[in-house]
Amino acid sequence: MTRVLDVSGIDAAYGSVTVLRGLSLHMNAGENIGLFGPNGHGKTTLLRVISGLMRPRAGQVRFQGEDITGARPSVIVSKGLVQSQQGNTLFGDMAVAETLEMAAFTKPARAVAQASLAQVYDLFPRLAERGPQKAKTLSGGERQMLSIGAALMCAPRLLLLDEPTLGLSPKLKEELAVALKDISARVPVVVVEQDVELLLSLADRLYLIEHGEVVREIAQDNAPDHQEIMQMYFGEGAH
Ligand SMILES: Nc1ncnc2c1ncn2[C@@H]1O[C@H](COP(=O)(O)OP(=O)(O)OP(=O)(O)O)[C@@H](O)[C@H]1O
Repeated sequence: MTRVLDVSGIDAAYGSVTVLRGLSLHMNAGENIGLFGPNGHGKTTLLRVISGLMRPRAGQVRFQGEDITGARPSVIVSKGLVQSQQGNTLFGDMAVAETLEMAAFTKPARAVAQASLAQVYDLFPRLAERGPQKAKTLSGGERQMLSIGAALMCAPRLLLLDEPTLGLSPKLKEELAVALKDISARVPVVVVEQDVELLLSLADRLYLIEHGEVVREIAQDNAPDHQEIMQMYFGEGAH
């Protein structure tokens, strides 16, 4: 069966600083995957490579069997591969409703824009209440919701989520986790997330990324216990 995503042998660097080193991973049809690992080890860079925001020095990205390595981000979005950026990358002076409407810029997305908008407002009633409000005046959690909402407006066939709960209060995080579960049941997702428990509730398989490489693959139905995962994360001696 064709894989949804096949990433093989990716090398990527910022100038002379190499961040990804021959990284390979894949996603089968019908599954969600999660990425975790220490800060600064290349998870966001990997998402940028997949969504075309960064060109790798070597390796290949295939989406639904098609080679998309180095394609322009807008071309990749029009194929249905959509990245939800961290919430701080929105246009601050644009209103919530305007941001969502503009996000549906591809032909397939425009065709279903009304239904997508209804779905976004259903998932995030706070956004429906804040239609005319400028993005820069939203709280951190609301910005994350808007960022995910904007990605949903692009009619994704695969959604990349970069630390959707970063910096949120426990209450907001819980609210977002419910929405994320709902989304991940409908659209295949690749999620980068520090909270491994949340990740395990969303993804069928996890990849631990360290120093720009996959160092371990964990299946949800065979996942080690919490303490063992914490040890992988922070090294021996973590509790
Ligand atoms: N635009 C850039 N220019 C130069 N170096 C960068 C740039 N973006 C990221 N880096 C560096 O690349 C490395 C990997 O960063 P990346 O954001 O991919 O890691 P990450 O695993 O997603 O971390 P985090 O969990 O903190 O977001 C880091 O050392 C970072 O400082």
